[in-house]
Amino acid sequence: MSHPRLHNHWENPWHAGRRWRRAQLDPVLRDWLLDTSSLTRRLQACCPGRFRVRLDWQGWARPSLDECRALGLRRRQRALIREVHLLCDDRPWVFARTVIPRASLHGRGRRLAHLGERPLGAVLFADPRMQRDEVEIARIEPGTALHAHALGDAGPDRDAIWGRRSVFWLGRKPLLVSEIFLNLQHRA
Ligand SMILES: C=C(O[C@@H]1C=C(C(=O)O)C=C[C@H]1O)C(=O)O
Repeated sequence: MSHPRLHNHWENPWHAGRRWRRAQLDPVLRDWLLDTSSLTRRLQACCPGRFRVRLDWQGWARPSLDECRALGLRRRQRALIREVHLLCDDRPWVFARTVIPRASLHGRGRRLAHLGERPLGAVLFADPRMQRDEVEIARIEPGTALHAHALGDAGPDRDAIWGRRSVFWLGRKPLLVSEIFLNLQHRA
């Protein structure tokens, strides 16, 4: 089955984190969205011993138009895409989609293509060269491709869900990491 590409035409819901006035974000939600430490480590602390990464899909595909823009890729340039759910007690808390340009997989970046169900964060936050651009935030409305894609087999949902994304740099090699929070307490 070919990868269910995100529709390029859906409106880009991502906006710089600083644009979200404090009044617009539930304090619990804001804390999770704007926390720049490792999400893996934070979830592992929330459910010690019962956290795992479920690899849903990985392969070469064309990113969405706004993902290309975020990474400075040409419109039709393919990239390695990794989609996972982060589970606590086998319950999906986060849907994460990472877009890795081919050039970022050269040299030490080669290991990013072979993570399997090891958390990406363990590699990124262990690398002393790692830098992270400003977080963008999105309120993802039901009925959009990203909303359905993130919820996957969790089934349709009427509530908006929230996500964040940022470009990580390992040296001069970027990758775009988007994280959509699925757990009830993350909904505003
Ligand atoms: C970037 C991190 O890695 C996490 C793990 C991911 C994976 O294994 O694909 C993707 C995004 C993050 O939720 C992190 O821990 O902060």
